[in-house]
Amino acid sequence: MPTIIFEKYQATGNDFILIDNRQKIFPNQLDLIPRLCDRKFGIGSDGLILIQEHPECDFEMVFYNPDTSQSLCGNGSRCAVKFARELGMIRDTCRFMAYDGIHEASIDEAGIVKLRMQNVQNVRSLEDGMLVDTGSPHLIRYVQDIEAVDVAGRGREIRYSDPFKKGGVNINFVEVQGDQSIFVRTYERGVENETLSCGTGVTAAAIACGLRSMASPVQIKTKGGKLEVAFNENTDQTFTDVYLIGPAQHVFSGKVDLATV
Ligand SMILES: N[C@@H](CCC[C@H](N)C(=O)O)C(=O)O
Repeated sequence: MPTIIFEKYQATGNDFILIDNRQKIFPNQLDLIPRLCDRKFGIGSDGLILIQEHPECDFEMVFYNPDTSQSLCGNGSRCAVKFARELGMIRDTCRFMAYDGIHEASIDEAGIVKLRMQNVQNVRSLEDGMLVDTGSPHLIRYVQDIEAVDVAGRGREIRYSDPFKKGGVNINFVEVQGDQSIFVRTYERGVENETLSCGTGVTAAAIACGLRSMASPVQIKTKGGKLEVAFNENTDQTFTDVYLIGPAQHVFSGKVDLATV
């Protein structure tokens, strides 16, 4: 089993292991993923991303949650764009393939990444929340005092409740703080805990607020920092030109021996 080089990135505190897999160095062995993501026995992260060549795009990002499940990751996508630029695969704009299809992104002079999300069509109102699919499934619950919410406990209860236990769901607790500002805390499936921020989650929260007449762009606070979501709301309650905008930073590089992790 080889020693491989990895990069650690974070985007508003959602942290990821990124691996340049253009030479297919990462073994086809899924059990490595939870071990590498483990915060005590491994490198530690909220997910792992392989960057690969793609025949029609500038690159492909293959995202895994720590439990090896796959989905779109908004914060991870912004990290992938930064890493692809470091690798010389792109300059300041790109098209890349992800779990839910092709995305476009750009990086501005301040290093902020603007990621185009897929159009949002699947919004379902429930008695006690809203289900929004932004490449990953998100349940939106409005709360009054977000600091007081037991996100891990309450989130886990909902995630493993009958309607969701099979496919899983991410749970976003949302406090409206102003005309165009919200605070979001997310319980993430696949991590099975609260993370400091979730890109597809804040996008889903902004869309849900759009349906309650909040104007775009929506400013979002998370435990890990600030994000912005812009969208165009259509008369049929679908959303186009959806963008997730925020920072992504390289934290450190390292080598890991896959035989001992
Ligand atoms: N952290 C992510 C979401 C990753 C996917 C999610 N855990 C799921 O499996 O649905 C983000 O920034 O979007």
